Amino acid sequence: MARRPLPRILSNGSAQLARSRELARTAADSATDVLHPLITITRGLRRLASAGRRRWAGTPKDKRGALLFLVASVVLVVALAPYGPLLAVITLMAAAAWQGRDRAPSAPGGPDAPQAQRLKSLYEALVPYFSAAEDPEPLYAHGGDWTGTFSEYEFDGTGRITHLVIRYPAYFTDGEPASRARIEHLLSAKSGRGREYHFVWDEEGNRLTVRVLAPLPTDIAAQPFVTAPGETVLGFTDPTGVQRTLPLTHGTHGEEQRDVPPVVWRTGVRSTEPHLLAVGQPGSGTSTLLRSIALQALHHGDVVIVDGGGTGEYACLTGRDGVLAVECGLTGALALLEWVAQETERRLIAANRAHRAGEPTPEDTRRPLWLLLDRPSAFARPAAADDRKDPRSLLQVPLRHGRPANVTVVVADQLDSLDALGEPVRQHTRARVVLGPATAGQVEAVLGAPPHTTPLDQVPPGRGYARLGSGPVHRLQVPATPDPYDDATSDADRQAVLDLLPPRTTPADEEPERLEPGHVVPVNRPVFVSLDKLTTEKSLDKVPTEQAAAVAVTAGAEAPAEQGTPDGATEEAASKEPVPAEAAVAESSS
Ligand SMILES: Nc1ncnc2c1ncn2[C@@H]1O[C@H](COP(=O)(O)OP(=O)(O)OP(=O)(O)O)[C@@H](O)[C@H]1O
Repeated sequence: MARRPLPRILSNGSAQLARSRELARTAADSATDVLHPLITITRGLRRLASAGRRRWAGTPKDKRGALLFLVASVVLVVALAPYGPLLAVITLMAAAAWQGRDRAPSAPGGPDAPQAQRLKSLYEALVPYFSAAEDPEPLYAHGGDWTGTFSEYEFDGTGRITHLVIRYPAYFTDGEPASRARIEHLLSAKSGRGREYHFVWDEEGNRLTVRVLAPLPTDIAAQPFVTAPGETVLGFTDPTGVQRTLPLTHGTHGEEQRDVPPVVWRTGVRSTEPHLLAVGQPGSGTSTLLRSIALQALHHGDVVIVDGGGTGEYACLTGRDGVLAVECGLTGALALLEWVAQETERRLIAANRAHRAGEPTPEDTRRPLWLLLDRPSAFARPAAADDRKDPRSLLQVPLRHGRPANVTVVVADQLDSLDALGEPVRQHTRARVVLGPATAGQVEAVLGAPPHTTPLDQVPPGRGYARLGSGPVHRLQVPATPDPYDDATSDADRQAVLDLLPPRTTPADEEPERLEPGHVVPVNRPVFVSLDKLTTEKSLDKVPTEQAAAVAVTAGAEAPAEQGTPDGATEEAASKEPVPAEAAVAESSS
């Protein structure tokens, strides 16, 4: 079949088309130039009109009459004044021209000389890490051009870098933690120490984003947090890390309101991280975290406290409604841990019976029970010296079976005692917190993942990192919840904690001395124990008689852990092995 020739316009029309397009573009450009003032004034008039509409809509209905009257009076005065209308039109056009001007921000200029010098020296410092002898076109070379490697940069008022995006060669081993750590250390040192840097490695795009983080607020005091039952606020973090915020008051007198992103830990039967471990250097704030957790737990549950430090830091909780016991002696601690193990089993058995009978879970197994242990490792040596039961072995049952029984265990200890805590604690505490100064390696050893920020040399108390299960690592600041009986506590903080304490329910002769201004609570004071509550109110029918005796004996003043008070009755109870939960449940079902 013969081919028909293409129409002329399609065969040689492309050059003509391009010419016509060029002509049209030039005409449009010229027209835009000529009409530019008109376009500006029209845009300004539109903006003025919409501002007027907004103003009218924003005026309350009862004031609209007065506004209308004012506008009408102005129009009348202008109309009657000599040259008034002319002047009014000129003024309106001038206002419209001003309003309609192009407000696009001018393109940012490059860095000034000191900033450029900073970027240059940073580039030079990176050369040994981001270059290779075999690279024919190195991105980084001594005396090279830094503009191709730093695609974004920002500086603060003092000229220090606050944000930087760095390109690096694809052969850099960015998947290796050691290689990353070297670069992160270098960048934080060269960009200014004393600040926290957040690093995001884009392995696909070979880009590293560095951002300086604002310090977390340290002025948030203990206060009622707006949370659901089963939720505990561990502290506060960066807005980028969590979606949710909590309305909080802060400032010296709680005069300011602010929404702050919290780190919320969920406990209870559906929790995937039913128990928590908090560690830190001495004085880093782990006891404060435990106090904060206790105050929140008391809203919906009962609390028992074992204080291995024996410094009376929980005396303010003694005898309060819901606080079943505060123990700092070895004997009492053993009896208490044994009771918690028994109570866990009792709850499991009761729940199991109810399930088999097709009944709802009994009420007395649903109320959350919290076991808070501060420095349990301190009991290990005196227990071994006295040939007593190891308190750590008693934690196995509540840690393993606590979740379905609504029993939550929180352990706080020092960083160097991590190994001494025992396998059950390490295995079952999936919520983790590290407070105080710690190296990246120590943080990783506790949390199971490295922090994405550079650890600081100087950290305020209560500052650290938290990780819930296999989630991300969050920066954390624990709310200030000091011991109200400590002389060093400020009046505002003391009052904040006292306001959150439930009322006392122990008899007056068992009450710890009330706080008086200037009163000092002696260190190692005996801690008052309300274990009688356990014997009377809390299901003691399930606790063996020997243990009930032990509990009753320990319901008085107690010597600190290190001293220990051997006692026939308590020793007998303490050495009594709790029935394993599986066996108990199996027995109940037979
Ligand atoms: N989140 C916080 N906000 C403000 N101050 C805090 C915070 N946490 C702790 N502190 C203060 O730091 C000091 C030490 O706190 P805390 O006793 O809780 O530490 P610790 O880790 O338990 O130390 P130790 O084991 O030596 O008792 C206290 O004076 C306390 O008030």
